[in-house]
Amino acid sequence: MRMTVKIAVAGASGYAGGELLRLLLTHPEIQIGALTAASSAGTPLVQHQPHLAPLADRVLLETTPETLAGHDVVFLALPHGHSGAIAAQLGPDVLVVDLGADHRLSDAADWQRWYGGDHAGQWPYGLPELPGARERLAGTKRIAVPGCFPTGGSIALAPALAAGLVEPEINVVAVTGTSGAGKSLKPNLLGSEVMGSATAYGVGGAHRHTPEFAQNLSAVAGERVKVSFTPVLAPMPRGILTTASAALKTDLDAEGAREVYEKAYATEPFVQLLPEGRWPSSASVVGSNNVQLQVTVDADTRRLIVVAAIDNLTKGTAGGAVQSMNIALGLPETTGLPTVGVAP
Ligand SMILES: NC(=O)C1=CN([C@@H]2O[C@H](COP(=O)(O)OP(=O)(O)OC[C@H]3O[C@@H](n4cnc5c(N)ncnc54)[C@H](OP(=O)(O)O)[C@@H]3O)[C@@H](O)[C@H]2O)C=CC1
Ligand SMILES: CC(=O)N[C@@H](CCC(=O)OP(=O)(O)O)C(=O)O
Repeated sequence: MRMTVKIAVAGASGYAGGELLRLLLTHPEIQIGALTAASSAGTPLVQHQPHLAPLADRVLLETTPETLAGHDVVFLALPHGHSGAIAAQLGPDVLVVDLGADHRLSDAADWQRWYGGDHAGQWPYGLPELPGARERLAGTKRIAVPGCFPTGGSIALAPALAAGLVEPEINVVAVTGTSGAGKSLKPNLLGSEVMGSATAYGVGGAHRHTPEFAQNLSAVAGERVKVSFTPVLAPMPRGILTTASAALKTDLDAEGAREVYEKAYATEPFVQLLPEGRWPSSASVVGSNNVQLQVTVDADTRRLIVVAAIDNLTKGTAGGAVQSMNIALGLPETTGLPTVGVAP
């Protein structure tokens, strides 16, 4: 049965808001309502999102409870710390999908340490591939969309931790494109700084996604999982290539590890375990909601190695948001979500 779902996007001038609209324009059940921003309010959307041709006549509104009222779903694609207050004014019957970090963490002390300010509370987490997530998302009116790094890293490691294959001490190195940092001007994101160079940042347990990784993976493992996470900024507009590893508990070989992953993701519509010997690349998932995955064992160091590629703006943000919205609304989970990338 067809339904018309009227949606609003707050933060429509940003990267995440733009990707959300690109996906929602092809979603058969969606009618696009209010599009809002902050300093860009009053300017044409096309000035910020020239690729969204069907919305060329739209003008951005201010982000207020009034402009966001009257919609079935409100997406908040705002900087961290700005969703909590506005969400609290949207009423219990509207589905609110928060693409920021405000409602991801369960522990108020973690929120204080990594973000600061008041903890807005935890909402059902929009990573359907994690155990139990679909049950929590079905029918919910509030969704916390994961951070882009924890999306790839959690999908990479969850099967191994759930099966008890590895020790609960994980190492994650993830190479990211620049759009992960949003559109606001920062000197380290200037073309002349980024082009031709890859730069590590947030090294030594300093990145705010560390507690989100640990929260996800500890829940899967049923014990406290420690995560050492190193992001690397690379000269590409979008994409994340994650390499995750952990010490094996048993003498599992590559074939055994592969069997565990094949079984875990056999029915996942967006997780693509590559044929043996082929390795994920971020370019292969640009514009698609897919996660490309490969797993092996380093026999000498007795470590499990998993490599995952996602598009940070699609599966890592807006695609994950639409996938989770579909589940919450009882729509087929894959509606409006591309599984085909753009190449070269
Ligand atoms: N980029 C990514 O890959 C990912 C992003 N996210 C999250 O999505 C959210 C948006 O990120 P992104 O699109 O990259 O960021 P951008 O900086 O590109 O966009 C931010 C948007 O929020 C608006 N905005 C800024 N301040 C306010 C405010 N006080 N009130 C209302 N609107 C405001 C901006 O409007 P204006 O033009 O007027 O300034 C703009 O539309 C963030 O929380 C981010 O962490 C999550 C995962 C991945
Ligand atoms: C390149 C870059 O700067 N990336 C961002 C990732 C942001 C993101 O995608 O997640 P959130 O929703 O938690 O912000 C960073 O490292 O902070």
